[in-house]
Amino acid sequence: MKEKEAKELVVQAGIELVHSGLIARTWGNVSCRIDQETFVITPSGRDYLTLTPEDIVPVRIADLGYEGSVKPSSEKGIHAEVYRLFPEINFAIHTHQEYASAVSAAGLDFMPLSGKNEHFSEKVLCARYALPGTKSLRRNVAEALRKSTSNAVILKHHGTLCYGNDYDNALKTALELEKLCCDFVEKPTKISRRKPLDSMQRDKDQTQAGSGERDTYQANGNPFAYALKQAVLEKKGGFVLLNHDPEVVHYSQLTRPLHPFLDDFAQIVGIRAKVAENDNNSILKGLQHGSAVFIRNCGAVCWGKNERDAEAVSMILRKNCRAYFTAAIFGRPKPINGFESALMRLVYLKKYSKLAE
Ligand SMILES: O=C(CO)[C@@H](O)[C@@H](O)COP(=O)(O)O
Repeated sequence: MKEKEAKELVVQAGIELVHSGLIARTWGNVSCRIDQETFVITPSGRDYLTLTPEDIVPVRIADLGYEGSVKPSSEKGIHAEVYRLFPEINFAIHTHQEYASAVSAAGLDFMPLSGKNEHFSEKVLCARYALPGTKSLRRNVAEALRKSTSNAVILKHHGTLCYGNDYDNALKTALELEKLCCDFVEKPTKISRRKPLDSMQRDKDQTQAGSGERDTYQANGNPFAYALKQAVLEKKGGFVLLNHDPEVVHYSQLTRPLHPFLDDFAQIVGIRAKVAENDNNSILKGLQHGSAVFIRNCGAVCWGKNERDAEAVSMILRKNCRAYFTAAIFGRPKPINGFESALMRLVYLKKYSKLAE
């Protein structure tokens, strides 16, 4: 495929993937093969809705080399492995999609499937965990790709890598994987079923307390909630959202802090989300070192420096709760280790989060 055409396709694919809910904001990455030596990929840390073809970076499969000042995705290595191992594959998508992420945290080496089709065999392999963007992650993903008989692998505690001979097949693979994972997770976790990928949209409709023009608090006119919002905004500024998703309310009935079962939780929410008693002081204390705190038996407060950040925190908190309950069902609720979580949080705050600004 000509470079110009490939770049335009990646830009268009990024927009469609955001609208489908498979990818959000700056997470995930999208690539397209040009020939047996080169592919183009989305830049690192950039919002998909702002990209132009000039932002899409040609990268050499053999040594990940690239020209120019735009930094390609930090996950270019796993895309290169797809193109190196599978000459017939021409498009790859890395996502943090919700249900596949829940399966990624379950401690499984593969997700069994009941039927086969053009995208999937009888199982989807799970690549061993390593920090995002690292050579170790690339090595682990290559190990899984070499054994894979489906057009997707799950990255433990992270997300997915889906691929196809063209964009349409790669997209179909990612969408179908999300449905397969939803079916696989929903039955044993017995958490209210929702159509996959619509859940992201629900964040927009959810009760929120925010500064600015929409300062009307819709939580049944609960004066406590309004006072809470004011207290948080006075202390931290920014934007406050209350999350009442079933998974979040379910977790708020427990006592232990929620630790990162997924990379993006460690990066965007923090190294833990505590469960606070239903009073402002406890809640404010819980927000001192992170962007979310559970309110016992009620749900959670999600904070961001603006509305989109608060919504991202809210969505990722729900995703991590689902990952926890999925892991618990499979008897292996083992979060990402504390040092790696702290390192991801540090890198995100100091570096990655600023790329999108
Ligand atoms: O999780 C992360 C961020 O470290 C990556 O897998 C991905 O989602 C985003 O990386 P890029 O923005 O493509 O560099």
